[in-house]
Amino acid sequence: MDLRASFSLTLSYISNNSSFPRHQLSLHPNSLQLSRSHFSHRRHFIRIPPPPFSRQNNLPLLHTRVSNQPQIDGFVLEDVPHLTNFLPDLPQYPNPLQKRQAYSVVKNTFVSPEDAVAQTIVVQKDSPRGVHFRRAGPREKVYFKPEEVRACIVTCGGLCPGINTVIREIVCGLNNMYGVEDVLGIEEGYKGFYSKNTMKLTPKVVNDIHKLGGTFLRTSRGGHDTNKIVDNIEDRGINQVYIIGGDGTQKGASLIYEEVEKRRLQVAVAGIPKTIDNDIAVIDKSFGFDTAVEEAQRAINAAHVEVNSVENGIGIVKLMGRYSGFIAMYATLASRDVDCCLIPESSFYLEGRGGLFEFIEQRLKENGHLVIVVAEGAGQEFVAAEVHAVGENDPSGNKLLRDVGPWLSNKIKDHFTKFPKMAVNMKYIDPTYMIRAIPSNASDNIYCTLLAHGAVHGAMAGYSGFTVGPVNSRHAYLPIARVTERPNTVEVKGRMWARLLESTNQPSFATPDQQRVDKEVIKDTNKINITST
Ligand SMILES: Nc1ncnc2c1ncn2[C@@H]1O[C@H](COP(=O)(O)OP(=O)(O)OP(=O)(O)O)[C@@H](O)[C@H]1O
Ligand SMILES: O=P(O)(O)OC[C@H]1O[C@](O)(CO)[C@@H](O)[C@@H]1O
Ligand SMILES: [Mg+2]
Repeated sequence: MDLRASFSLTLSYISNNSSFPRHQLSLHPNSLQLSRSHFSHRRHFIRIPPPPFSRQNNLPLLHTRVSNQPQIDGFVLEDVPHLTNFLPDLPQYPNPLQKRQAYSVVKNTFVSPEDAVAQTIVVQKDSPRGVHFRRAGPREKVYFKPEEVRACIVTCGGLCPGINTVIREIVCGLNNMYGVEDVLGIEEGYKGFYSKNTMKLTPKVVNDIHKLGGTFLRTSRGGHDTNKIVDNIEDRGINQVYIIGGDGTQKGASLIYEEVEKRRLQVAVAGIPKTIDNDIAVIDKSFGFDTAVEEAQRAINAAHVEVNSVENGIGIVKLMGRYSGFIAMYATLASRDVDCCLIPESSFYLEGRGGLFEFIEQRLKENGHLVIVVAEGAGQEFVAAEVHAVGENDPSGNKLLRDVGPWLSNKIKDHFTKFPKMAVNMKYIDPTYMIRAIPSNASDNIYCTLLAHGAVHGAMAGYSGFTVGPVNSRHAYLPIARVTERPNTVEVKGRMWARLLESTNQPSFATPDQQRVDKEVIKDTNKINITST
């Protein structure tokens, strides 16, 4: 029997049998975990009472083992809130999707309540089952009558390819799948809730917007006032809120959910993670990222063509990425024309042995040209020391970065003026806004559609205060805190960065001493991992 079958058997077994002391289930309110030892003394008859926080959750929250099965435990479900947590008498209705002609061909129209998505899929045979998230998708029962739904959509933070596709697919998904006709657009981000009129969104209005870059609803930074926003949600009779934005936006969504819960409103709050930087934790990648990497190729190609046509040509391409260098890393790996990639996660230095100047000199001697890709957040420690910022923070409180691109080109130019025989020909390209202001490509369009539909299914099913996103290629409902607690960054001790280093053959910018210390740290970490599992 495979794991999946054994898992289902285990669950039905649990739900049909005896009692389990509730105190042994005490953990994070939305995550339940039982260790192997909890079960070691009761092999056959274990009944676990439904978790206290949701009647919806007669679901596979728990793990144990069934006799004759290998011991499979350590299963954790990091669950998302449900409206019945604080509105226990909310009526439920059959999902109208089952009557839709398109879905009549589907073998399993509804996601089984037992389906969970594993956060870690590379395991050893003795690994605990680990953290799981609720699988996204339509549920058999919904908690809203379609004719009573009044939904709204808001977009916040910076632009990203695909926002319009997400907007379109929320409107069309609500309408086509559930028959919802009342959808409002909130204009210009969070502050639009209380400072602007709403816009009526119909499938006809949004029909062509996926072909456009930007956001049809406009966006802004700053202006999050939870009370004013929730007052407005109440006043307008909105009962589903779809919030598209990055880490800051999702933190704001979490506050809105908390306030909605405090006021006991039947309002589903669904977050759709967006960021060009791909710095949202847990999810596989953020929408628009592939489109951005593709567009970055054009800038890198241009730099390469330019520097290849002149003597001692140095091309510098600056790409976005405040705290994470994913765009720079993937654009570099995809291109193969890049000689050196600088990202915020990996510090570098200019002068001396193993430094950037020495590397440039070598490449110019060998090839006569080179291309450097630099993420906007790279080398900020140096730039900050020499360049004054205009303002310290943007309206959302994000630190404004100094411009590393011009700083780096000037430093390189200055350095090589000392070597008259090596007069360099600098070509600096800054395509930062160009790569995020374009419409999404085909695969991002499909990804955006899945995200939007996942959010719609989750809200209709009564989940709230959740974010949707792919985890190991399966879409899941994630607690908002899980995607905001820390940013996703490039693992500089990971294989992807090693692949990049191998492809560019750039310096590691680590002195031999540093390398030795790093290796010691890795050895120690391994020791800890081995002894703790
Ligand atoms: N900690 C927070 N609590 C509540 N609201 C927040 C918080 N951080 C940011 N926001 C609000 O979220 C919105 C967007 O935030 P921000 O400008 O940081 O962009 P983001 O969503 O992180 O997207 P990105 O940085 O990828 O462009 C703003 O309206 C801001 O006021
Ligand atoms: O200039 P804006 O619109 O505030 O956005 C710039 C920032 O937004 C991001 O694209 C994130 O959305 C960062 O990479 C960048 O620093
Ligand atoms: Mg952000």
